[in-house]
Amino acid sequence: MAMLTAFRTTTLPRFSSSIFASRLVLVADSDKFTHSLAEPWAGLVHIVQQKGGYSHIIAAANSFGKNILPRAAALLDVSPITDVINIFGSSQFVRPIYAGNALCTVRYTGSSPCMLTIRSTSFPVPAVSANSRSNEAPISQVDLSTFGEDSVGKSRYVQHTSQDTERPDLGSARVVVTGGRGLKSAENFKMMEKLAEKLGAAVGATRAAVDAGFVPNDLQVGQTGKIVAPELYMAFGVSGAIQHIAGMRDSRVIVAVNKDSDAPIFQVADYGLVGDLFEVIPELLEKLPEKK
Ligand SMILES: Cc1cc2nc3c(=O)[nH]c(=O)nc-3n(C[C@H](O)[C@H](O)[C@H](O)COP(=O)(O)OP(=O)(O)OC[C@H]3O[C@@H](n4cnc5c(N)ncnc54)[C@H](O)[C@@H]3O)c2cc1C
Repeated sequence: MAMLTAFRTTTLPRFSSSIFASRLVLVADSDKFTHSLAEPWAGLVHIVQQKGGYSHIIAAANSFGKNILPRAAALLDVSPITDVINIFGSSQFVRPIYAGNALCTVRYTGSSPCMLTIRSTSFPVPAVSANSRSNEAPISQVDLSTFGEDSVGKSRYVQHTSQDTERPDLGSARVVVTGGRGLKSAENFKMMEKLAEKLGAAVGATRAAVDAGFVPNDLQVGQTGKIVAPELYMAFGVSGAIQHIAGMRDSRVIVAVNKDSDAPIFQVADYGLVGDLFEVIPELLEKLPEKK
C-alpha cells in the first residue's frame, strides 16, 4: 500500500499545515508498493499527477525521496529542484551548492508540476492543531486500473537487512555523536556506540571512517551521506572536510575533539577541545551518568 498526501493551496509558505485550504490522503492499495521500490512508486506519482493535475510534487530529500522523485520527474518530463532549504512563493526556492558553501536562489519556470525534494531539517515542524478535527483529512483510493505491468520496472525485492537498534534515527536524533578516521579501527569505534548509549544519541561517521570499514555506510554524514541538524553534534577525530561539514553545519551546538588545533572542524565548532580522543572519550564515559 502506498500513501500520498495531496493539498490544494495557492501558496507554499513553509508548509505550515494550517494554511492548506484542503487536504486529501491518497491511498494506492497494491502489493506492488509493499517494498518501497522506486520504479512502481515513480509510476504511481505519474498516475496521480495525470489524474490530479497538481501544481507541486514534494518529497523529503532522503534516500527514499531522492530515489523516486527524479524518476517521476523524468516520466512527467519536468526538471526537479533538489535539496530545497527555503521557499519564497510558489516558484522561488533556495538550495545549497558547492557542498553547502554557497546558497543559490532558483526560480522554477518549467511546466507543471514543479517537483521538489526538501531538506526537512531546514523547516520547523508544523504545529499540530489542538482541534483534532482540523488534523484529519479525507482518504481517497487511487484508481490503479491504468497501472500497467511496465510501471513496476525491472527491480525486484530480494531482502531487507537492517541493524536492530534502540538508538534514535540518525536523520532525526536530538544528539549525534560522530567518529572519524581518528578512531583508527572498528574496534575503537565501539567507544562511540557506548557514548551514544549514555547520551541517548545516534551514531554518525565520516566517509573516511565508512570507507575504512569501521561502520556501515548508512551512518555516513555529509554531502554524500545523511544531512543532520541535531541540537547537539559531537565530532571525534573528524578533520572537518567541506563534504562532511555540508551534512552537519546546521546543527545547533557543535562540539569537536581533535588533536590537531588547525583542524578545519574547529572553524564551525561552538566548543572545541584540542586533545586525544582516546583520553577524552574514556573520561567522558566515566563521568557521564548511566542512562535511566
Ligand atoms: C565527492 C565527495 C563526496 C564526499 N562526501 C563525504 C561525506 O558525505 N561525508 C564525509 O564525511 N566525507 C565525505 N567526503 C570525504 C571528505 O573529503 C573527507 O575525506 C572525509 O570527511 C575525512 O574524514 P575524517 O575527518 O574522518 O578523516 P581525516 O580527514 O583523515 O581526519 C581525521 C582527523 O582525526 C584527527 N585525529 C587523529 N587521531 C586522533 C586522536 N587520537 N585524537 C583526536 N583526533 C585525532 C586528525 O587530526 C584528523 O583531523 C567526500 C569526498 C568527496 C570527494
